[in-house]
Amino acid sequence: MQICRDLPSLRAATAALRAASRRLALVPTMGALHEGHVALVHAARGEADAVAASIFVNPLQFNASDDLARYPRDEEGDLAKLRAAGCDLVWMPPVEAMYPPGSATVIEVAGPSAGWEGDARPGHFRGVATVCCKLFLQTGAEVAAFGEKDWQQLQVVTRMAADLDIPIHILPVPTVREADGLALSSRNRFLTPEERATAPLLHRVMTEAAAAIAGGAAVPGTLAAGGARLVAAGFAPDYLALVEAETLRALDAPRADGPMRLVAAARLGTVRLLDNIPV
Ligand SMILES: Nc1ncnc2c1ncn2[C@@H]1O[C@H](COP(=O)(O)OP(=O)(O)OP(=O)(O)O)[C@@H](O)[C@H]1O
Ligand SMILES: CC(C)(CO)[C@@H](O)C(=O)[O-]
Ligand code: BAL
Repeated sequence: MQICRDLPSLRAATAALRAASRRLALVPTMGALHEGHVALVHAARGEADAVAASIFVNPLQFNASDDLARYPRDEEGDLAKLRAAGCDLVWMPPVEAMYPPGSATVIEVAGPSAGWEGDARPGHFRGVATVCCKLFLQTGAEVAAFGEKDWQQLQVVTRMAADLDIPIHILPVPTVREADGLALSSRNRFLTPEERATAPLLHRVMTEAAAAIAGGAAVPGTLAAGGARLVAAGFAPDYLALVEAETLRALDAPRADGPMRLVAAARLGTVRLLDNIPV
């Protein structure tokens, strides 16, 4: 497994991989890897002949400096996991290599960036879209794997690649969960044991609300009742909403003309949990 920390060596390594093996897949990450990320590597491998992972904690997508400062980092553990997963290449640039002095270009994806995480973290999706566009162009990958756990991010990146005619296939990968339903996330390590015991309620409430809505229950009342259960258990919900799956537009009644998603974010202690499921 080759490790690249500057752009010229990345270009040389990806050119060699593409020449030797035809199709290159990229797995963008911010490190502190867990089984969810490993699932992305396996899914990418299924669609390509070589897999590159990136590890870059992207300052442009953090609007809270304390969130950036405490973002978990574990370079040695990450490299061991990527090696075990069969990754061919790891791109881990320092911040100055990604954003050299004078960098002035950002990418704004208007539609699916609006609302939800876009409201909770102003500028977040501008940072995500900008770094993903750069990662796609830096690697020349033909496939990029993204977790469904970050549903809105997946839609933003898919829209961006289509709008900019970037010749890359965005591969969605289902959310990997703990046995009790909690979606794996790097930030889960900051939950106290009591919070960790409460955390699976988010997924349970969502699953029950989705089943109720699918069974004909009124959407606003079902979501309000779900939110109240979360509050009673100690969560501070940011949102629990039914949306159009691709546009993230809110729905107050089920649509008949396309897929829907239940999306949620809720704080539990100092950790903000994100989840989403199909309806
Ligand atoms: N449980 C999961 N199942 C599938 N994919 C996941 C999961 N968690 C993260 N991913 C995906 O891994 C990629 C990198 O995500 P990232 O490095 O931010 O990890 P993370 O665990 O989501 O961290 P955090 O939630 O703390 O931001 C993204 O495409 C993300 O959707
Ligand atoms: C896609 C990503 C690696 C871009 O920094 C990040 O938003 C993430 O880890 O989901
Ligand atoms: N998983 C999305 C990256 C972030 O939280 O910034």
